[in-house]
Order: sequence, then C-alpha cells, then structure tokens
Amino acid sequence: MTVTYPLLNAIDSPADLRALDRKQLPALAKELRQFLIESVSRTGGHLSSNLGTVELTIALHYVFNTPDDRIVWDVGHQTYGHKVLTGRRARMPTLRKYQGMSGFPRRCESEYDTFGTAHSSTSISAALGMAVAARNRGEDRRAIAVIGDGAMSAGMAFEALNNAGDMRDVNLLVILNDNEMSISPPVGALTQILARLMTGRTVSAARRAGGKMLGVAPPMLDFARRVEEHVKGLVTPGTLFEEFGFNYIGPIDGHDLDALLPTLHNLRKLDGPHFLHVVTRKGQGYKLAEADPILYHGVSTFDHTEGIKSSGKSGGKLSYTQVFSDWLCDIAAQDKRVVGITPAMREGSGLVRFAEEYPDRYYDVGIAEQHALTFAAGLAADGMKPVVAIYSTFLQRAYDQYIHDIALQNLPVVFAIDRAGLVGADGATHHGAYDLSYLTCIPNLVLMAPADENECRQMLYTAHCHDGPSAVRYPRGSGMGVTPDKAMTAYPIGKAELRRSGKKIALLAFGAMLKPALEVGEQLDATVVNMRFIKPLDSALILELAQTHELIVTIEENAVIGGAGSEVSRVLEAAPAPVRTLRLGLPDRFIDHGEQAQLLAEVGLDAEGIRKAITAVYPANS
Ligand SMILES: Cc1ncc(C[n+]2csc(CCOP(=O)(O)OP(=O)(O)O)c2C)c(N)n1
Ligand SMILES: CC(=O)[C@@H](O)[C@H](O)COP(=O)(O)O
Ligand SMILES: [Mg+2]
Repeated sequence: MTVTYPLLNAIDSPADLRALDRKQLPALAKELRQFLIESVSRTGGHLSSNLGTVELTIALHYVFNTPDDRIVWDVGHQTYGHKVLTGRRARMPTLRKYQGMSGFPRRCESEYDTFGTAHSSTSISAALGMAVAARNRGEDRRAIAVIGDGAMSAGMAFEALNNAGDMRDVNLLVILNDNEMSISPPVGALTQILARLMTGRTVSAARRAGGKMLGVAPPMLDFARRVEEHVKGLVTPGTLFEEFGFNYIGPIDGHDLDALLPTLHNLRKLDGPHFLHVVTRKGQGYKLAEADPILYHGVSTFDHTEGIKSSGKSGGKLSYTQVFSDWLCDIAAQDKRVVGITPAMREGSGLVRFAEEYPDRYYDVGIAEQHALTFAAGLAADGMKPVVAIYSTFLQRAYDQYIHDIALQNLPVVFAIDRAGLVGADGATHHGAYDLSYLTCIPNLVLMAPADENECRQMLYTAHCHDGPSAVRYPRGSGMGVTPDKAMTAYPIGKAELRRSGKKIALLAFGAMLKPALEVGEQLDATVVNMRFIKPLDSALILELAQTHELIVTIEENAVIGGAGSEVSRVLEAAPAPVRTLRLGLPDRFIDHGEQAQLLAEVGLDAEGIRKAITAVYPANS
C-alpha cells in the first residue's frame, strides 16, 4: 500500500508549515511520523528519539520564526523531522550515506541547523551564546535549546544553566524533552526528581494524607496543606531550575499540540530565561518502538511492518564489543575487585550481560564521562579494579580527568575503548580518530590495539594484570573472525609480533590495520609486524628492522599527526643510520559519514590505498 503525504509533500520550508491552519497540524504530525518510520526503516539511523519529537518539532517551527529564532537540538539525533520540515525531505534516502545527509544537525548543511551537535549536553551553552549575541546586537530573536533528560544529566548542562540563570536580560528558552529515557534505562537523582514530579507521587501522597485528616480540626488540615505545598516546592524540578534563575513551566504533554502551541506562543513573548518541561514518549506512534525504545534507538535497515529481528552476531562473527562483554564477565568471576562503569552506553559498550550477572558491580553514571573517570579513579585508589567502557570519541570529553586523576596518580584503571577508528554512519563527530594521539603523550599508560578478536580478549586481560593505567582500543563492528581463546594469557608488555619476513620494506601495523598490511606485504614481499603496543613500543624490534630495511611504513587508524607513527619516528632517531619512513593514518581533516569500508578507501587505509602510497614513494621491486 503506497502511503501518501499530501501535507508533508507541500512543505519545503517552515514558511510553508506556518501557512497551514493550526487545525491541520495533527494530520501533518501523523504524516511526518509515518514518513519517518518508512524512511528510517529503509536507511537505518536513530528512530525512537525522532518519533518522540514529531509534535514538538512541528510546534517549534510553527510558533518561532526560524531560522531567525535559533533552535539548538541537543545531541541532534532527534532532528530528522526538523530536517524534513526545513527543505531536506528529498534527501532523507541519503541519510548517513557516503556523501549524503548527516544524521546530526550541521551548519554547512542548512541555515536551520544553527549549531552542530552529536556529543550531548552542549545545547544550552550554545543557545546561551546565541541569546547573548542577539542581546548585544539589539536583535529581537529567541534562542531555544531542546535537551533530553539524558543529556540533562551531564555536568556541562548545569554549567550552562548556572551561567544563564544569572543573565536576566537574555532571551533563552530551554526545553527539557523528558521521555524518562536515555539510550539505557534512566539513572541518577535527576531522573528521580523528574519522575516524582511527573507521577506526582509525593504531592498526591501528601494530598491523601491531608484527605485522611479531613475528620480532624481545621488547623491540622491547614498544616497538612502547608506540608503538601512545602513538599511540592522541595521536590519539583521547577524548584531545581528556578533556583538556577529560570522561570519553570510544566510539565506539559509534548505530544499535545493544543498544549504545546499556546505555551510556546506565550513563551515567545516573554523576555528572560525560561525553562519548559515537556513530557514525551520515546518511540511514540510506533508500537514496537514504544515497547522497546532502546532497541529502536539506533536501527539498521529493517522491515517496519515486522520490526527488528533479534540482532545476533553480525555475519556469524563476534563483534569486538561482544568480545569485551564476555571478557568482562569472565574476569569479574575471577576477580572480585572488578567493577564495570559506563557513561550511559550500556548497550553500545557491551555491558548488558555484565549488568545482569553482576548488578552490584555495574555502574551506569549517566552521560557524565568526566565523572565516570574520576569515579573510577576513586575506586582504584581504594583497591578496586575499575573497567571503564567508553567510546573513543566520548573519552575526549574526560581528557583532564584521565591525565590529572588517573595517569598522574598511576592508578590501575582499565579503559575498554570501543569505536576506535572510523565508525561509519555517525561520521565526523563520532569517529575514534584521535585516541592514539591524545593518549600516547601522557606518561604511565600501557596502550594496546588488537589485530583480531582473540588479541582483544588477551589484551584486556593484559590490561587487567597491569598495575597502572591501561587501555585497549578496538573498532566498531567485527574483526578478522578469529575466535577468542577461552584461556586468558597476558602479553609481554611492549612486545610486538613479527608476522611476515620480507625484504627492503617493513610494514608496522597497529590494530585492525594488520589485515590490509598482510595483504600488501604479500604483494610487495615486505616484512609485516603486528605492533600490538602503541605504548610502550617495541623499540628494540623497530631499531633492528631499521638496520635491515630501506623503508619503515607505519599504518594506523588514527590521526597521522601525533599518532603511533610519530612515536615510531621518535624511536628511529636512535637508529645508527637514517632510514626512510612513511606514516599512513587519517589525514588532517574531518572525515564525514559513510560505510566504514568506503571511508577507509577514501583515506587510503585499505590495501589498495596502502600499496599505492608505498609504491608512490618507493617503486615496487626497486
Ligand atoms: C557526550 C556524549 N556521551 C554519550 C553520547 C551517546 N548518546 C547519544 S544519545 C544518548 C542518550 C540521550 O538521551 P536523551 O538526551 O534523553 O535523548 P533521547 O534519546 O531520550 O531523545 C547518548 C547517551 C553522546 N551523544 N554524547
Ligand atoms: C547519538 C549517539 O551518540 C549514539 O546513539 C551513537 O550514534 C551510537 O553509536 P553506535 O551506533 O556506534 O553504538
Ligand atoms: Mg531521553
């Protein structure tokens, strides 16, 4: 059955939307929701968050004069409706595809994408900047931050609230999109405060208590009422946000246009900082996503009439994440000191099984990477063996905590760094492109990159055995398909593995780059080394190869600037005679979204690209 979208197909900009009669908006919402289900089921992407913000997106573009009024979408994974309504409906089939539309707002993509997001909790800071710019230039426009309850748990959001609440003459609207859900089940005290408000448990409990006292003398009843008001004042987030200097409104139903439109119209006329609390359901309008918003948070292509089939191993191979998941449970069984920590990425980082088997040793700290690391440092300082499971890109947010709280104190924290290298569809904001550069320069770290799934398991064990900070960085998805050995054996620290002996050229491969390096090594009859350790490097082997080869090539899926190759060059300074080097890695530019294989080919890190780069500087068989 072909679905038609008469209202949606007539909207090429918010001006077209604003020309509609408001009575047409519920029908538009129905069309937009169905369009998103159809489109995202064909391309993959973020689904349940987008379904939960259909009415809010329509209401915002209907009431506010976008793009003059600025909307900043926190995380930005919920902006597919925004993109459709701002002239990009026809581009939805290219969503997150190579050279197609981004899955997040991007300033270069549209004037309606006022700020690039994807890492969470930046929207209030950015919107405040825009609001101050408007005030300083005497422009009458509004800045609106739309932030989820998960993103609200990050310290940066409160830093911005604290700063904004002090600026009475700035027109800023913060909209909390509260669906009681992050990617994993909600955690933290803020969740409790919001939940209490929304269910009204505390207030109605006080009211019931008051009711029971109906039979008693009026003074007591009055006292009960005062208790209720006091309790309500204490627990409502309105108090929390009003203490920050905001005028708190809500909670209102974020799917009810009859509530959203008048509220936003009124707020548009008010000056100063305001905080609107809307309640939505993640996955709204698609029963399967409503029932499991986490499963439908980020989806691959699927048949939306049947829903997602259970996601097992990809193509029969274990993913690196699954290797980590199994290892963590195995090491936890052996060592009671082991605890697992995630900053709100239980599913993505592979902690679901650990959370089920070791609930009292599992910590989801919310979207709070900085806190996650120093929390781990505190645990390690007092004899525990914390394992922080974290995406490479999100580790960037906790860089000083890594240096100041863990490395400087030489504390035994294990980092399981997932999504290292090019991640694919999420693009430039999510590639794990820099961890080898930003970690190698810090003292006290043992830093490893596995060539396959078995090495991943053994390296995690090596990290566990090391008495100091240690990290294993591995890519998104599966590896060579090598089944991990059940037995866990620690590698000798700083020792590489010679995989092929050849002539003249030596290829030093880091991590998953071993696979293409072996292919090229065969073609060029080159020596191939599985380096295993980025820190400490196997300097003895490097210097030995320098004396028997004419060209040393390093290959890493990390920025070539400051990466593993730079460290090899530094070791070669001690070589008795100079040797030619060639460093291959990610170029000094941001890499957009696409399939991982497409992106590796684009940057010349597939076998063909590596071979071409070598023969360009060192003609084959010369
Ligand atoms: C700094 C950072 N850490 C982790 C993530 C991964 N992440 C993407 S969406 C999300 C949950 C966001 O929850 P919420 O703000 O409530 O939005 P919802 O998905 O519920 O609409 C997380 C943790 C991120 N994007 N940025
Ligand atoms: C929006 C966000 O940051 C996460 O949803 C991220 O897209 C998850 O990435 P993976 O799909 O690699 O787990
Ligand atoms: Mg949420």
